[in-house]
Amino acid sequence: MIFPRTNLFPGQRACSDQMRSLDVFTLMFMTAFTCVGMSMIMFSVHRSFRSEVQGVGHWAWGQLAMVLAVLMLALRGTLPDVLSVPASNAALLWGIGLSMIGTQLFYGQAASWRLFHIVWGSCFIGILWWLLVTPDFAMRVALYSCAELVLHLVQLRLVVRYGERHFTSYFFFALLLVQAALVLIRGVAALVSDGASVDLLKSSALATSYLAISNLVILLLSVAFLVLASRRLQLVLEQRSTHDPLTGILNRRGFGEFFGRKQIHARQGDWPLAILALDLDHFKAVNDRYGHAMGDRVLQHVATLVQQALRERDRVARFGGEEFVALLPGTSAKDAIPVALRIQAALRDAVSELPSCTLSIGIASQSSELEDLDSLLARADAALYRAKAEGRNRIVLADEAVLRCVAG
Ligand SMILES: Nc1nc2c(ncn2[C@@H]2O[C@H](COP(=O)(O)OP(=O)(O)OP(=O)(O)O)[C@@H](O)[C@H]2O)c(=O)[nH]1
Repeated sequence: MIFPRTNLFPGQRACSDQMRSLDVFTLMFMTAFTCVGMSMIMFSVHRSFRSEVQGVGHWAWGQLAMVLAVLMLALRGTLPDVLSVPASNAALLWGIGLSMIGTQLFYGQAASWRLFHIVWGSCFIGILWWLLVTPDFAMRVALYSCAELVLHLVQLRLVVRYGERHFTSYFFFALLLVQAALVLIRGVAALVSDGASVDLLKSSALATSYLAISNLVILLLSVAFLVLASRRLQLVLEQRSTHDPLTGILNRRGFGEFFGRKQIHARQGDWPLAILALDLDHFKAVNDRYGHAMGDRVLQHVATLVQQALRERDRVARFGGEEFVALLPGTSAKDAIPVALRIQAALRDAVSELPSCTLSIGIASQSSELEDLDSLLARADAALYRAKAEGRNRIVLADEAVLRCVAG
């Protein structure tokens, strides 16, 4: 679909390169329509995953504001300049500013509404000044470019600082960089020339290239927003499927995946793998006496303490209820004993207002590098069962060795 430029922009005349100009303006309208569609998808993502992926709603509003800016630009010549020029510039800055706020929220940062209002407000006043009081097109372009550049730079900084090392972030960064470079070139060109070369409604190589590239970038940006949001969702869902929501540590599934990775290392020499099966003693009494909410806090507290007592390469998981399992790569059953003692000591010595608890621990380590998780767990569980039967608050090795807890 081609939009005849003379109808939409009455101020412009057909010229020898009209086909080239028509393509650019067609691209503008196609970009606008596509952005409306993309923002609808973003609104639906925002509604469904508001707490998981923040900022998508602002990105969607930003895209709509940019569409509004394109419409305002299209009405130049129909509406008086005093209306269409400030309105289209303000709408564009609102769009980019809302995108900036969206990006800040997406990366878990506070929204800079103050900066947003200062940038668009001061730019709006400047544009009115150089439109009505001292008409100067070049100054208007330079001022607008400067304002837009600030908003892009804020986003670029955020991506560098908080962006995941992943294709989606590189893609987003590249688009922001192109946008920043474009406005910088246009702003500088406006100052060094008389401004005519950067007038988007006049046919010039610079203006045509600027319009074509910036529309393409805006279109790709809406794709980038959705790609970023879906990548975040993927990570959130992965995290949910492998982690325990109460304590934040691995769940049984996540532990199984971790074990699988470590078993490969074990076969390559980091052998054996040791497992600690840990179970809180008389936890039912804690729930009964202090309530379920307090019981939950105790479980969170224990999970943190156990993780802290382990080495960096070890992991603890919650298998359900008050039962935890820790995996210690490259550790024999004998070497796992001091770790189990350290965990019990950490729990005993912790300064906390929570009710005190003790842990029974069963230890098993691989009898061969081929021994799988189920077999190892079964032996650790059997040892744990014996620790409970022996009177609790004990450490029992799967090979029958029983140690009295230092806590006594
Ligand atoms: N607060 C809280 N309690 C839980 C959760 N999951 C399981 N429980 C409680 O954990 C308690 C487990 O009780 P039991 O299996 O009898 O174990 P215990 O009281 O620790 O006794 P021993 O293990 O034999 O020392 C039950 O009261 C469950 O309701 C949870 O997510 N939060």
